[in-house]
Amino acid sequence: MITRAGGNHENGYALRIDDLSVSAATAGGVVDVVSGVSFDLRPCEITALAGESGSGKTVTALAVLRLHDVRTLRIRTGRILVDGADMASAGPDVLRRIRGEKVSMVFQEPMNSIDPMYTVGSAIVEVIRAHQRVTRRAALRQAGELLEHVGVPDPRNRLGAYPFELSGGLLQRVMIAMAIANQPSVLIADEPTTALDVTVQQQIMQLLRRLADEGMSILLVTHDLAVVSEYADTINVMYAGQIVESGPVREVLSEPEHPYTAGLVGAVPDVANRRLELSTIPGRVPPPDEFPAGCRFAPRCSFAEAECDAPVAQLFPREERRVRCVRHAQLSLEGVEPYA
Ligand SMILES: Nc1ncnc2c1ncn2[C@@H]1O[C@H](COP(=O)(O)OP(=O)(O)OP(=O)(O)O)[C@@H](O)[C@H]1O
Repeated sequence: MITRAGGNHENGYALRIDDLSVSAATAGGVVDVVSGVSFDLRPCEITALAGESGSGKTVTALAVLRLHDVRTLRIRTGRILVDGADMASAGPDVLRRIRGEKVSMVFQEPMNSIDPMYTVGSAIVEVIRAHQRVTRRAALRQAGELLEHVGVPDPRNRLGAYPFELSGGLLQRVMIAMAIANQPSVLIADEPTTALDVTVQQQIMQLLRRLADEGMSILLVTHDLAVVSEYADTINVMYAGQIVESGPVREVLSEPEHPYTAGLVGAVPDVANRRLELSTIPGRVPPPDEFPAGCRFAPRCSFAEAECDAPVAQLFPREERRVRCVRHAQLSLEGVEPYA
C-alpha cells in the first residue's frame, strides 16, 4: 500500500512557489524577510534551500504550509501552488486537506515535534485517521507498515514504545513515518539531520533519498552544503531573503556563478582535497531592516563595483540555472575563482 507518492504532477511540478514575499513587523516598521522567491519542486527530486542562518529558509518553508507565525509575519505577495490550490490564499478547509494529505513537514528536533504522552503507534494512528476513514485496527496495521517502510527495526513491537524510549535517529524515522502516513506528494524537511550524529545523519538522508526515488518531492532546508552535494538534485541558494543562485546541484556547486555561492562552497570542509581550513565569508547576513537597496550581498562581496549599488531586479537565466548578480558574466569570463 505504501508505494509511489500521490499528487497531481501533470504540470511537471508537485509544488510551485511563485514570487513569494513574506513581510515582518519589526521595531523599525514592516520589512520583507523573504522577497520574490520562486522555484518548483519536481517529482522524484530533492530540492535544497540552502544558505546561512537568517537568510529566510525557514520562513519560506513554513509559509508553504501557512505555518509561519501570523502574529508577526504576513504573506505579502505570491502564490504557492499545490494540487490545484493556492496555499497563499486558501481557506481553512483547503489548508486542512493540503496539510498532511498533499504536503507535510519534518523538523530538526524530533523530540519537540511529538507528544511524549502518546505511544508511537497512537501518534501515527491519529495522523492516519485525521485524513482517512479507517478503523483504529486498520490504522494500527498501516502504522506498523509505515515504520517498516522507514527502516525502524522490529516495527510492530515499536508501536507500543513511548518517544523517550527511542534514540534520536529512530525518533526522526518515526516523524518521517508520520509525515508520509497519508502519502503526500511533497515533504518539507527543515534541517532534519542537524540534531543527529554523522552516521545517523547519513541513514536519514539515505531514507529521504529513497522516498524521493519512489516519487516524492522533497524540499530540504539546510545550511550544510556537503549534505546538499551528496543527496540533492537541485539547489536554491538564499541570501538576505532572496534566491541568489539556483540550478542543478552538481553544476552550481562545481561552478558557482554568484560570489556568495562561491563563498559558501569555499566554506565546506573538503576532506578529499585536504582543505580542512574553512574559508568563511567576512561579515554576516544583515537583519531585514538593514538590507541594502542594491545587491544585498554587495557589502560583503570582494567583486562588488559601483554597478552593484542598483537593485538586482532579475535572476539572469541560462538553461536550468539562474543567478542574481549583474557581474556574473564578467566573473566567469575572467575565470575568477573567488574563494578557491
Ligand atoms: N516570527 C518572526 N517574526 C519576525 N521576524 C522573523 C520571524 N521569524 C524569522 N524572522 C526573521 O526572518 C529572517 C529569516 O529567518 P529564517 O529563520 O527564515 O532564517 P533561516 O535561513 O531559516 O535561518 P536559521 O538557519 O537560523 O533558521 C531573520 O532575519 C529572522 O530574524
